[in-house]
Amino acid sequence: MSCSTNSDHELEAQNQIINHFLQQVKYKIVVMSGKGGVGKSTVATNLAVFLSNQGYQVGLLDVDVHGPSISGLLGLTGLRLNTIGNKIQPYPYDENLKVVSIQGLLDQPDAPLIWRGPVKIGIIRQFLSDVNWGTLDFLIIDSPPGTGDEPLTVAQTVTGCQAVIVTTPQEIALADVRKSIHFCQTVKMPILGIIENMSGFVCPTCGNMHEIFKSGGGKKTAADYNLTFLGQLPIDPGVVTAGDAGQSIDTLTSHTKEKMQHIVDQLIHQLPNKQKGVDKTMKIAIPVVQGKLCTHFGHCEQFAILTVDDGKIVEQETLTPPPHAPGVIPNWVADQGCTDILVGGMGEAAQAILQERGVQILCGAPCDAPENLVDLYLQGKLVNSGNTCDHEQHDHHGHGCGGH
Ligand SMILES: Nc1ncnc2c1ncn2[C@@H]1O[C@H](COP(=O)(O)OP(=O)(O)OP(=O)(O)O)[C@@H](O)[C@H]1O
Repeated sequence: MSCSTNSDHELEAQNQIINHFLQQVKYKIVVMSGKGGVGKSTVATNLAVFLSNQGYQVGLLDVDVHGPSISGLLGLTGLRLNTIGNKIQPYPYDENLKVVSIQGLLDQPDAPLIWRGPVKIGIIRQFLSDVNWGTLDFLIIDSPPGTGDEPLTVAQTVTGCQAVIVTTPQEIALADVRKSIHFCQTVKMPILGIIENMSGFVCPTCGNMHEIFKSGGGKKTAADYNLTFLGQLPIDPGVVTAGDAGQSIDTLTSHTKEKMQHIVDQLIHQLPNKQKGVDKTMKIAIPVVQGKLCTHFGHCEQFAILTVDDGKIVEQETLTPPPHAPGVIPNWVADQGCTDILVGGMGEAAQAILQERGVQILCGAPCDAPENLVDLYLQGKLVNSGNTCDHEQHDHHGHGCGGH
């Protein structure tokens, strides 16, 4: 039996807040690069600006705690983030785009941050749990280059996150991109596509294309790995001038603006269910016996499945799962299209399967009628105990709720 400590409980409580926030975000995208200086922050910022220009609600989060550049690229240097109650208020760049960067919390923006992994992980989790983001169509996360603590924290914390990988065309950058691809495969984060930045230089004087860093390497890597190639941006001195002036590529008159728009169009094209506004339908599973939650998750004879639309229960059915065998019931729950499950306790293996299948788990729910539990859950009044007990341990400790 695993004993939970206070800090386990705090972590679980924070997980619950993070999961609740993530349910309000339709698409979560982390922008990554294998190497530094390839234009990842430029791409992340412009993805956010172009998407918000199209009327999507966008949050832009800079988790590059050692080298945050989003504030500068958007002309927000000196930005301070306010706190109301216990919530950090994101900076409203315009009516569709909210921005959060570590720079907004620092007293001395130019002082280097000397933080080890656990502190950085804590800060990133706080940006997900303690920021008043509201409902978003897109959360765009700018991660530092490489495959360190920051992208790992994002991959492990942001359920449903997908990656966009930025590279330059030359082989040394592509070698690092392959590491990013393997990283995503290892942490099971889907890759939305690859963007090749600084791909050729169009001379403003003669109009000819010069392949300073070659071009086409990103496209070839995408093809090699059977990934989507989202498009190319040329080397354009206007991008530097705009970035230094805190302006987006949208303000440019060059061909680069069309290229950026093409990338955004390709990215949107990749996504399912593209209409604006978060899908508010949830399907919540609860193991039941005699009309109440049953603590025997793996051996329970029936499941109540409640469909919630826009915060209200619109349908309730009771289904019989297939006979118990390792892994069968969690997979069956996911196969029913359930987004959430409320249980008394659950073994670690079952939790791992459900997490992998993107089902939010709440452990420690009391024995009550399913509709009452769902009401409490929607109000945020059910606390996740992080309980990984199985039914035998419940019985042994007298936590069962009868009926078995
Ligand atoms: N297509 C482009 N043409 C010209 N300059 C560019 C282009 N893309 C980015 N830059 C410039 O390259 C520099 C680095 O860009 P950026 O900060 O976006 O890179 P990064 O990969 O996020 O860097 P870091 O490794 O620091 O996170 C900036 O000065 C930016 O203006």
